[in-house]
Amino acid sequence: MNSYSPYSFPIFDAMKIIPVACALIFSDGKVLATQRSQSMDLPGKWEFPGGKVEEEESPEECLKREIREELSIEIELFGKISPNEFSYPSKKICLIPYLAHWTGGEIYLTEHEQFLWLEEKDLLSLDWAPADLPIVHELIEKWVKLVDSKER
Ligand SMILES: Nc1nc2c([nH]c(=O)n2[C@H]2C[C@H](O)[C@@H](COP(=O)(O)OP(=O)(O)OP(=O)(O)O)O2)c(=O)[nH]1
Repeated sequence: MNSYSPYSFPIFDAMKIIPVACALIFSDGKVLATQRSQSMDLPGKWEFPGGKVEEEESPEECLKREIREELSIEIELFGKISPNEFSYPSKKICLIPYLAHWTGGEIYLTEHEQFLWLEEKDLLSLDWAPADLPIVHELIEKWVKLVDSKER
C-alpha cells in the first residue's frame, strides 16, 4: 500500500484541513467501534479508532502507532474506502478510513470509554461522530464483500 504524508499535498496546509486516519478493524465478521470518552473531543460519540496524522508521517504509519497507543493491539491494513471531509465548528478534518485485520494482542483501552464489535445490523444504531456517517454508509454498502473477502 502507498505510503505518503498528506502534508505533501499543499491543499491540506492551505485549507487548514487536519488529516485524521481511522481503522475499520475486522474480526470474526464484525467491525470494531470505539466510544470517545468524556476527556476527548466529541465526548460520547462513536468512531473508528485512529487519530491525527502527524507531519512526516503517512496515514498508515499513524494508524499503526495510534492503534498500538489506544488499543494496544496490532493490525494489518488491507485496503481503503472513501475519505470524508467534514467541518466541525472549530476545525476541518479529512477522515481517511483504512480497512484492517486484527493480527495480535488483546484490546486494552487507554483513552476510549468502551468498544463494541458490530455486525452490519448494528451499524446504524450508534451515535457516530458526524464525520463518520458517510463512511458507515459505504461500509454497509460494501459489507458482504469486505467481510467475505477478508475473513480470516
Ligand atoms: N480517531 C478518529 N477521530 C475522529 C473520527 N471521526 C471524527 O470526527 N474524528 C475527529 C475527532 C477529533 O476531533 C479528530 C481526531 O482527533 P483525536 O483526538 O482522535 O486524535 P489524536 O489522538 O491524534 O489527537 P490529540 O489528542 O493528540 O490532539 O477527528 C474517527 O472515526 N476516528
